Amino acid sequence: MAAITRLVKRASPSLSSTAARRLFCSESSSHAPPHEHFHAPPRKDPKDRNVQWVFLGCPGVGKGTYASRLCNLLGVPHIATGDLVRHELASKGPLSSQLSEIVNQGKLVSDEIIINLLSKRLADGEAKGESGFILDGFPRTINQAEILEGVIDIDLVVNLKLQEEALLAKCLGRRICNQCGGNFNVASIDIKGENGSPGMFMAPLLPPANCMSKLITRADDTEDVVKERLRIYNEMTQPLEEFYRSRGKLLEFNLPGGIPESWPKLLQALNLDDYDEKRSAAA
Ligand SMILES: Nc1ncnc2c1ncn2[C@@H]1O[C@H](COP(=O)(O)OP(=O)(O)O)[C@@H](O)[C@H]1O
Repeated sequence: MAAITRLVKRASPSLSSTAARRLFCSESSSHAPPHEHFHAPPRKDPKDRNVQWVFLGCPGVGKGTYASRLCNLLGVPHIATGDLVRHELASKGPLSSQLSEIVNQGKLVSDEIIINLLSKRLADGEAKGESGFILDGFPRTINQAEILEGVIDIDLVVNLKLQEEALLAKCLGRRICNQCGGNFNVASIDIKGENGSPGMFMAPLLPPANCMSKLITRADDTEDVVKERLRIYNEMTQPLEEFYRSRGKLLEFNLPGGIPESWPKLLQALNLDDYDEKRSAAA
């Protein structure tokens, strides 16, 4: 983390993508030799774990939901580059009109802008004494992954997977409370199992009564834009699975259903189930 902050300070105020790469890559990095197989994280208290994790997964898979739950459990910040972009858009700063055009077409923002936003967020966090993180939505291209690898050792990459049929419906059902910022989903997903593939039911995640009248839909959660985001994910982001698999860092996780079924299984896969039980018992 300190590495990226030092670089930001040197690169400030504006960072071109080539300058960012040059600066990022000038830091000595510890490249682990590629491993054949992923080993589940060791069962130890998260306080003793290095939580520098990445969440991968298609739009609508629930990266934000699970990443933010894990961050609450582990006491590390949830850093979602989509949120950083939306924050920048809402601030009506110099980048916002350029960004809104890109985001509302479902395209990717340039590496230069994204790295700038992420670097500032990491630097602000470091100044506040944060340590560790779960990154959600970054990296999204091989180029971004290589830049990240040059400065930060990522311990674990969780690749969340969900049946494709559910993804579009989940994006279209997404709602945000414009007062408390809570994320909800009004979609009720009921996929019938056929030809050997399992069925799946995901109940809606409804807001409490006081948020009901304040729900908004993201401007990029329309059918055409979601389809374009899914297409871009498959083209630009999916290759990251192999990138991290070959480094022994990828944990594949097929979501078996909604939060009640998936959350305990995800904790098991991360060897965090004991920890969660101890915390709940102490609460
Ligand atoms: N790492 C990134 N690289 C490029 N663009 C990004 C990145 N992260 C977020 N964005 C931009 O912000 C938008 C919203 O991101 P996000 O909330 O992560 O969406 P999704 O629901 O598709 O995963 C993306 O469609 C893209 O325009």
